[in-house]
Amino acid sequence: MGEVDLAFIQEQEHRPKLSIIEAEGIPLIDLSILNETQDANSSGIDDLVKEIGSACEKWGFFQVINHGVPLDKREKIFDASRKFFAQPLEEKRKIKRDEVNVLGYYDTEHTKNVRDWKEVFDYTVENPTIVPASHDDDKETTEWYNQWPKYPSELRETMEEYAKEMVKLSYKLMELIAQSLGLVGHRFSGFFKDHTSFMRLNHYPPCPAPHLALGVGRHKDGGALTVLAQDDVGGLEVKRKSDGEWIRVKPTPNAYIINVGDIVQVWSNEKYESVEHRVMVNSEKQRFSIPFFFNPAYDTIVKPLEELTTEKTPPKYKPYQWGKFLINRKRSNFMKLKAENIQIAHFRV
Ligand SMILES: O=C(O)CCC(=O)C(=O)O
Ligand SMILES: [Fe+2]
Repeated sequence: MGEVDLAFIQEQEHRPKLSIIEAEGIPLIDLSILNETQDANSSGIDDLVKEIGSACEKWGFFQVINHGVPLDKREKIFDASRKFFAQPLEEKRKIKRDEVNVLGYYDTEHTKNVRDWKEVFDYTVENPTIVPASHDDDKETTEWYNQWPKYPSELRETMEEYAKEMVKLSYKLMELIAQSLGLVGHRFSGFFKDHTSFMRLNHYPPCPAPHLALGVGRHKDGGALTVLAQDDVGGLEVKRKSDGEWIRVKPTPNAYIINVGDIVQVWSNEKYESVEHRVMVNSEKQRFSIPFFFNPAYDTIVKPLEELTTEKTPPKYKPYQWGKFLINRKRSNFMKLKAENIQIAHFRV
């Protein structure tokens, strides 16, 4: 990624401003109460649930601290990621993702038809992960397998261990989100048996034209929940709901950035929205981030929950099958770039 190819250049209106707004407004939520004994603090839990609900409503984004993920596991995966991406391109391309095997290394991802200034490594938590074989067949399934790099040798175990922590934290967060919607805590858990969640290692190399290109172009996450670890460089920007301004998420040591994805938007019948975000790059510093995308099982039919719809507030979405949505998103990178990605807006009533 030496000089800036035209493929990376954003349209004028989507270019980042170099004057950054770092808002205090994105809530920082302390989860330590979850690690304490249950009965002693039910009022504390109620407050936490309220905090989460209001963050989801106002921002669609929040950060969590005292989340219970061991710091050494986080440090280990960032180390392994640095080592992996520091290798020559030929080495990384040995586990290149392609149309058949959608997991592995990739350095030509496009968001809305503009190339992203980044390289990634994807792996799923369930190995293999079961997904539909095609868009139009309801029965046939296929399996996605992880491709593991040889170097660094500890990478596979480190990543598998870390993924388990992400799953654990995501279940806790989905429970709080369910409660904040007035539902029973385990309301969502059934959807995540045989989940299709995946992890991504992101590397954003220094970019000579940070005012023209983006690390990831503006987008919304298609899954249920995203749990992101970023390093101390910063670059993630969130579109503020109140005025549409792009707001930088300030790196907080050891925190996780949480955002609700499109599926929560549909389940909640738009009480919570999946908010647009993007990543700015930097001319001096490289940046690493590690998102975890918590996704339900492939055969989940996503639709507004009955408890949250009434005659007066009918469902705003038609049901769709998550697995078909997922394979469409994953494959669109290999098809003609002009085709629009599948969006939940296509299912809007
Ligand atoms: O690197 C980041 O901070 C965010 C990346 C992101 O939004 C994504 O991969 O969906
Ligand atoms: Fe994202």
